[in-house]
Amino acid sequence: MELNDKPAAAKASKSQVRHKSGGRPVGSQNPHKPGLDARFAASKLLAAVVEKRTSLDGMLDQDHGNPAFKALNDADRALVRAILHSALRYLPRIDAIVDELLDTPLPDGAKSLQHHLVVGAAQILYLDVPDHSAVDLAVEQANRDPRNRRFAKLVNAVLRRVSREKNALLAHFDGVPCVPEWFFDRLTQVYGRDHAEAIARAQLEPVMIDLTVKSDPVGWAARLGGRVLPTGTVRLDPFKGAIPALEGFDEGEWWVQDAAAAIPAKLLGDISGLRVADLCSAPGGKTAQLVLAGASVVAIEQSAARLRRLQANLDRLKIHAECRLANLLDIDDAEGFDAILLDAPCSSTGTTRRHPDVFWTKGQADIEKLASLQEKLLRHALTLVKPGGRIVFSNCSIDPSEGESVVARVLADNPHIARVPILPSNWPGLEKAINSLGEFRSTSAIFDWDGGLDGFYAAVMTKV
Ligand SMILES: C[S@@+](CC[C@H](N)C(=O)[O-])C[C@H]1O[C@@H](n2cnc3c(N)ncnc32)[C@H](O)[C@@H]1O
Repeated sequence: MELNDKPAAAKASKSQVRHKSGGRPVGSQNPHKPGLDARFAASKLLAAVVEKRTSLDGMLDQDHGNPAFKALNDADRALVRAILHSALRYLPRIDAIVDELLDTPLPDGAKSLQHHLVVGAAQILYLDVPDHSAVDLAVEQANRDPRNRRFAKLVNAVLRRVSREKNALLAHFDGVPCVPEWFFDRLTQVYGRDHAEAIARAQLEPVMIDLTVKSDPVGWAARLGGRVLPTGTVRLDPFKGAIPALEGFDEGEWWVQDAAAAIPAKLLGDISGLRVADLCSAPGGKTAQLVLAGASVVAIEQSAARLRRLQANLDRLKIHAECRLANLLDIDDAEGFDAILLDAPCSSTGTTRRHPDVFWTKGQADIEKLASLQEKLLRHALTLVKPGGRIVFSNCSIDPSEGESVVARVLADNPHIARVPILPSNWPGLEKAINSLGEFRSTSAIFDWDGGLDGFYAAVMTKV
């Protein structure tokens, strides 16, 4: 997903929150209350995630995002991102703290008030924002809504207590897992309780920034102050600043791609000179890898907006692929590709460290639906590869029903398709992520590498 993201500051800095000249930043709508629009936007988008299960990525798009977000200036956009990221990352804990401080639960019709409280508390507890400003703006939000006005004093009292008792509250609620119950139960069922707890803990670790570089990883690691992982990814510590401002971005020398997401394309092996289909291709991180590995790539994508983004990403990288707007189910076997990568749509539960909204926008029913879609896509993809050709099936879910089970079912009734086991000896540093069947299976909990990896699944097959 990474190329998709418009990279932004990981955390709002004080300079972004306070306005540099002390005056109104360009684009701000409220000259008398700087930052108020950002808080309203944060509450609104939080409501869309938790009540309507709307994914954050689309709403935070610079050009096509939610109007309340697009109306903000750059500093306020960065602040909204930071607030939402913290609010969603720590939501179970913040909810528990707010509940604790309310004498009686808020009435059913006061959902927006709850969002203002969460947005305020997230800033006080987890962001570098002056507490008084978080409190004042939450009170102002309540005051401006006739339905909430009578609760403005309550908002003031609760958030002032959050501010006063911050350390004690954080310590007291430290044990509340920051993943929803349905997710934790499923992890426990699949991986066992210790592993599930480790994944829940990893959720709160700082998330590194991983780059795939066109060439010279050692040189780029030195220039950008990062390190090279055993798989060739350049890893940077999180920093306060904009990724596009880094050396090499404008020149298209690298792109953001989690180290785990960079594995599937490599599993196709030597593809130099081959005609390769990247069947679910946008935003294009894997397309770029395939082209750089020397293949002639047909990138297929069914969403026009996402295909445009893929094209823009490839343009920045000065990389050429044939980009086709199509449903892969409509592509027929006359095409005969030498190799295929199917990075299928999934629940994205492996990426919750970076995309904590996934917890609140996806559920068990989505996982089941996606698993059956993946099986359909994989069965069709297998018809498009020439005999002797390789297929890699991958996705960023950590639920085996979207990975291991799909492949097992397809192999079971497809005698012309054989598994190609991934050999741990060929992947130094990744041994723990290769299962007994020779499939790649990472979770955020099983890595010794500083900063870990996202959860990912990949299997390699061939047509015999
Ligand atoms: C997980 S994303 C792919 C990420 C991409 N491989 C990368 O590394 O940047 C899945 C993509 O598949 C696309 N997609 C889903 N169903 C499709 C279909 N039937 N045909 C073509 N594309 C599809 C989605 O629009 C989405 O962009």
